[in-house]
Amino acid sequence: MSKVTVTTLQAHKAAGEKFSVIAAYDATFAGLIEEAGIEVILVGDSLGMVVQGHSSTLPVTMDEMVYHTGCISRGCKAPLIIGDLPFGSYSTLEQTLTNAAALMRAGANMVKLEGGEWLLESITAMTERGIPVCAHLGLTPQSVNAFGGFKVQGRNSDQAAAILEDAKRVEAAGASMLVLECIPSELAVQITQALSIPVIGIGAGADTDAQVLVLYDMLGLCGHKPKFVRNFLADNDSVQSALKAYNDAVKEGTFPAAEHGFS
Ligand SMILES: Nc1nc(=O)c2c([nH]1)NC[C@@H]1CN(c3ccc(C(=O)N[C@@H](CCC(=O)O)C(=O)O)cc3)CN21
Ligand SMILES: CC(C)C(=O)C(=O)O
Ligand SMILES: [Mg+2]
Repeated sequence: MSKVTVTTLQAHKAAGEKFSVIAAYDATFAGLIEEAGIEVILVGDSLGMVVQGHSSTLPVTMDEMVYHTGCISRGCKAPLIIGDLPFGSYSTLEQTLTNAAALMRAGANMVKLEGGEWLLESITAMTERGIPVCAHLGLTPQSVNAFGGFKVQGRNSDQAAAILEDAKRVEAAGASMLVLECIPSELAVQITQALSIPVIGIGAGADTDAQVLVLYDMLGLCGHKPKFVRNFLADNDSVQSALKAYNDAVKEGTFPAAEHGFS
């Protein structure tokens, strides 16, 4: 597989071909994810929970994200690498540009940040400076304290309309991808159809352009299993075959099933 770019993923959306994404944090797994044919690796701030043992993503620092982005970058060649900007690292425009550049120097090909309306200026500024941006809407875990828990978002019609509006605005501001996390499947369909940029879902039903899961969740290693997770190691005899099964299931449209989505 040659290097995956934003253009590659745009073409997948245009052709109606799904692609797959895994959140991972180290070089050895990056190599296995690449070998499975998975297009995108997200260096997620979820590492604060699954690697560091915190109960939210809030304690994760820029230095830690830079370190793990470097680890992923050294472990694979082809996958597009998205680096998460951690909580508090994009509060002002200047800080956002400095921190996004640090993730790019560490090996990211794109940066992701959580939010809509309040980030439009930052999204445009990064895009203008050659930093591709992935936006993230719905259940944005860095706002867990504002939400009062990891709760499905967009269930009432006002909230749903606001998320759809934010999605259109981040695209117009220059975002080249969008993650939708834990929203009703019907809302995800609407947003995916309304946008021309690729939409990656987690707990957002089967009809987004791509799916993402946290590596340790899809290997069944985490104690708490959210509704949107499937353990792909349960019916495979190695990590390698579990990753291939995930990639196949996403591309064939057999994962996620209806039971993994929210209404
Ligand atoms: N291991 C892991 N996997 C993840 O997907 C993940 C992380 N960590 N850390 C950062 C965020 C937190 N995430 C979470 C965590 C829990 C739920 C959860 O338990 N959701 C309930 C839905 C509750 C409702 O109906 O409102 C569920 O039943 O799935 C969802 C997303 C997603 N991200
Ligand atoms: C779950 C995904 C979308 C994420 O942001 C992460 O792994 O940090
Ligand atoms: Mg994240």
